[in-house]
Amino acid sequence: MIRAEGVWYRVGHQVVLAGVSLHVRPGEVVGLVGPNGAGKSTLIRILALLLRPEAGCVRIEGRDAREDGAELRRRLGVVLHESLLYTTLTVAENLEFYGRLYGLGRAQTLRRAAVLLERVGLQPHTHLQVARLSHGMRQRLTLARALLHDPPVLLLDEPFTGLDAEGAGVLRGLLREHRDRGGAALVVTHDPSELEGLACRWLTLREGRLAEGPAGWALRALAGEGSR
Ligand SMILES: Nc1ncnc2c1ncn2[C@@H]1O[C@H](COP(=O)(O)OP(=O)(O)OP(=O)(O)O)[C@@H](O)[C@H]1O
Repeated sequence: MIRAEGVWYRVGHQVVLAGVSLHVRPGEVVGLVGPNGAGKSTLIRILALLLRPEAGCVRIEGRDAREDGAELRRRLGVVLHESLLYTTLTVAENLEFYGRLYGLGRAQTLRRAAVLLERVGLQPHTHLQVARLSHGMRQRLTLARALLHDPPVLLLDEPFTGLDAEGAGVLRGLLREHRDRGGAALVVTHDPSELEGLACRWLTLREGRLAEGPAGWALRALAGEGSR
């Protein structure tokens, strides 16, 4: 569903990604771990078609991102470290803006926004300016923004950041439903327990290369034992 083949990325002389290949299939939630500065966010940005790799390619649903980038972006739901929300607009206005960006009709946007705001617990704050939301509430809105157009592929960079236990439960529920509907998700985390029972595989990024294994292995790899 989303595939990277031989992706290289350098910042100056520093090699961040050294020929990274991965494939996340329909119905899979895959966890991605690695030490700070390993290149996880860079990889997510490349898969989200926000950064162009130096070499290698990204395919989404079999289509080459170099040819169909603009259209394929609409097939992706992306959570980055930045919320990508407009702080001077209200919660509803932000979702209306993104609905237009994703090519949804107004009625469809309003219907979907109502469902998602209820789900993430922001329904009482629909008409509040984003500047007045707490960090965790912004993260909840960021999730609603990423899921608004019901994308088949989710790329989530530390999506649990700022969420309380209830919010984390909501996110896990949304991910489970996405997976059960045949969607694909790649999720960066520093705490594999956040994806317990959800992630079917784990990828560890270290020194520009990916390795793959089950959850316990990912934890040990993260701690630096037997990662190579
Ligand atoms: N625009 C940039 N300018 C300079 N260096 C960059 C830039 N983007 C990424 N890097 C470097 O690339 C490396 C990978 O960064 P990245 O943010 O992808 O790591 P990460 O694994 O997501 O880290 P963390 O766990 O801390 O979020 C780092 O050494 C970082 O300094």
